[in-house]
Amino acid sequence: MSTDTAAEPDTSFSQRLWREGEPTYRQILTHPFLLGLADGTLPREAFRYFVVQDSHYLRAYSRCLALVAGRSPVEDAVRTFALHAANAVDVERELHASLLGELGITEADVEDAGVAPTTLAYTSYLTSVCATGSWAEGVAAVLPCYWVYREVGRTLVERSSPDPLYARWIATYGSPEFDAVVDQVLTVTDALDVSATEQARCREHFAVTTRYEWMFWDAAWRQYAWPV
Ligand SMILES: Cc1ncc(C[n+]2csc(CCO)c2C)c(N)n1
Repeated sequence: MSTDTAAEPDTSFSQRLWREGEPTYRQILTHPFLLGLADGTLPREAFRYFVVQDSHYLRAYSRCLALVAGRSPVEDAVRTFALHAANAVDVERELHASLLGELGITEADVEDAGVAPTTLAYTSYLTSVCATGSWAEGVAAVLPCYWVYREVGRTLVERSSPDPLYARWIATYGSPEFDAVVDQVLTVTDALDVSATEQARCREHFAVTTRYEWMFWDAAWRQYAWPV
């Protein structure tokens, strides 16, 4: 991995990060979970697993955003990430109220299911980077969650889904409102002042969390549970 940034003066930092995740992103678009979501053939059990694990994910993710907010040296970024941390909590409540309700899943079911291996691995990685890495490393680690969902949303919204529940999920991430949210984070990312060494770490975190995004869908597709 090159840490030489001077050779590419016209490439924004976010574009350089995206390059690290792009090979994984291409595989995300063709993952059977997302193909099934778009054509309506995704088994309900896989979607149910996803929504339950996403509830656990969002709890940890909102705390990561609050950490990134609190550690930001830039006031605008404090505001952006603190708002998004609150929104992530609201998204979870909204999920509970609508999707979980329609799937017949209760709060007790979410607790009983517990945190699955991939959810724990992804959220633990995010939490450790946001708590113990530099501020820029935290931003790079949380970014794929936003960016991958925007790109997936944009791609799927053109096809939508014959299943109204899946269509609703797609519409959330394919909306202009969500587009604006992601733009705010990309603006923060492109304003980061990072050394070459720190850039290399950021690129690594971005690559890892993009891979975890793929794994999160894959775990739901395979209903992956603790082996022992
Ligand atoms: C595994 C997983 N990854 C990303 C998202 C999307 N997402 C969750 S919180 C947030 C930002 C603030 O609301 C975004 C974009 C998800 N739901 N689940």
